[in-house]
Amino acid sequence: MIRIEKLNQKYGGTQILWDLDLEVERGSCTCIMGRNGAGKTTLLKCLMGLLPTSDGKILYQGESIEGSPAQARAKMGIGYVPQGRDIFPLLTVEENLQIGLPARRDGLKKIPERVFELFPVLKDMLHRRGGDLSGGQQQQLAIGRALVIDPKVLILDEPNEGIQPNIVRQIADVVTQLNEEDGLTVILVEQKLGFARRVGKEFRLMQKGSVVAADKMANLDDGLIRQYLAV
Ligand SMILES: Nc1ncnc2c1ncn2[C@@H]1O[C@H](COP(=O)(O)OP(=O)(O)OP(=O)(O)O)[C@@H](O)[C@H]1O
Repeated sequence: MIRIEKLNQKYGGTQILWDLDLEVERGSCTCIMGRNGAGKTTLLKCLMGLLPTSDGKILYQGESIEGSPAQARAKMGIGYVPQGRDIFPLLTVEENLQIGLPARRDGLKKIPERVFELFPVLKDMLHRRGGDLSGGQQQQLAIGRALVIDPKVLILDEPNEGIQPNIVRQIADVVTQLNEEDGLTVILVEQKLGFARRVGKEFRLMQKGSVVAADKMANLDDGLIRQYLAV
């Protein structure tokens, strides 16, 4: 579904991604892991078109997309939940959700009911300002907003950062449902090993801007954890 070949990215003179290769199959749930600064967020931003790349290829359903802007990628069905959520604090929950509607391919003008089935709290808070929600509710809103575009691929950058444990469990269940029942391909950056093991079916380990290991989650053993994740 997504293939990245020899991707390079630089912030000014500092190179962050180095000849990065990544393959994600349709219907998979892939966890991208690695120590702080390995380049995980940078990779997701490049995939979403929020950062320019120096060279390399990004193929989505066989089509080269590295020159397409982020809005075009959203329209192709790539949904993105950024690190830190980035919801609009002064807009209501409803307005935050409506922002995704123009990116829908089917022209639907109404927030899909599925969003409220997955996150009933958003229906209860529809007219509250985004900024008045708790961190966990804002995270649910950020995921709901990405779902409004009717994505085929859902990209989540550390959805559990700073969130209380009961909401973390709820988010884990929703991500699994989206992957297994709705058939979404999921790409998730996750630092917490427990969550990654619970939700991810595949892993990719990053170090210094490259993918250095890739396998089924069941094969993420102590040796790999010590080598690439332990601090
Ligand atoms: N806007 C920027 N300008 C310059 N350097 C940046 C910028 N954003 C990130 N970097 C650098 O790029 C490197 C990779 O950062 P990135 O956020 O992609 O890593 P990460 O693996 O997601 O880390 P974390 O787990 O801490 O979020 C880091 O060394 C970081 O300091």
